[in-house]
Amino acid sequence: MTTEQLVSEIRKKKSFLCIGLDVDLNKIPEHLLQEDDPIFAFNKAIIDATHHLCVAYKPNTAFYEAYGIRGWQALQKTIAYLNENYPEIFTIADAKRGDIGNTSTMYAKAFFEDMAFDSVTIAPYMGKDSVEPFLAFKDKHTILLALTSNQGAFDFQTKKIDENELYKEVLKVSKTYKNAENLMYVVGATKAEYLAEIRDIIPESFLLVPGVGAQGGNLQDVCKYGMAKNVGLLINSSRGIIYASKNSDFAQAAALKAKEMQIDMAALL
Ligand SMILES: O=c1ccn([C@@H]2O[C@H](COP(=O)(O)O)[C@@H](O)[C@H]2O)c(=O)[nH]1
Repeated sequence: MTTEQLVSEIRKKKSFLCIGLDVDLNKIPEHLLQEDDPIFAFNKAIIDATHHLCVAYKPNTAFYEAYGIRGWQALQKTIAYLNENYPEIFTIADAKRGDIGNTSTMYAKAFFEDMAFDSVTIAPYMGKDSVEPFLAFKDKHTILLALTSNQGAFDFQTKKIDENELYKEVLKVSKTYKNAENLMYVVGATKAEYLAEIRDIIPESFLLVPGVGAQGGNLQDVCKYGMAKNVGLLINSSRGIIYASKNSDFAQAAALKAKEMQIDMAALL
């Protein structure tokens, strides 16, 4: 999907909501555990109930890898279901990969070709030759971790090297990479006060913003400092939406939570 198509979908739905599909078998309704593939059954119900309220879904691969081959198959079925039934939806594999060049190419093939995700999250730590193999894929997006939502972000990301904080160095240097137009960045909602300076460096780049709800981040603050002319934001909520109820009404409860966020977003556009 191109960035222009994503922006057009945001304007049409008046939503820049990304729903995180972080499926934990201990948290889903018990009746689904009788299904052949409980993870896919849960995702399908959530997607069918919420697709008109969001513009993106973000399965975090950890929640699938934890269940071995069955988890990976559920992830494959989920992305295939999305691509077949809701091609207008932007898909994010939250996998936080990145390695030496030839290995990064294989990761890129796994997520962009085999599973046909629109984007994948990448750790920038190994530098240019670990990121550029992902950027080589046309109309696919590489979402670089810049300033993450967790407390540990202060261990390294905000430390100064020479004059700049490390996360600013990541933003500035990555802009020089080949096919840098395919870059997006992760900035945690819990770091909203950093967004004005981030926008000085990358005025139009899309930001994937996790950390609202359960982690304490706030939608209004993120928009105040982080919204760009092209909106430029995908705000993610995972647990706050998908686990709104553990009963048979779980999908409708998720839709209600998503609707609340969509209404708040529409007011900010
Ligand atoms: O800085 C980051 C990067 C990624 N995440 C991921 O986003 C979701 C957040 O889930 P919630 O339940 O809405 O808190 C999860 O997959 C994280 O691994 C992040 O939180 N922060």
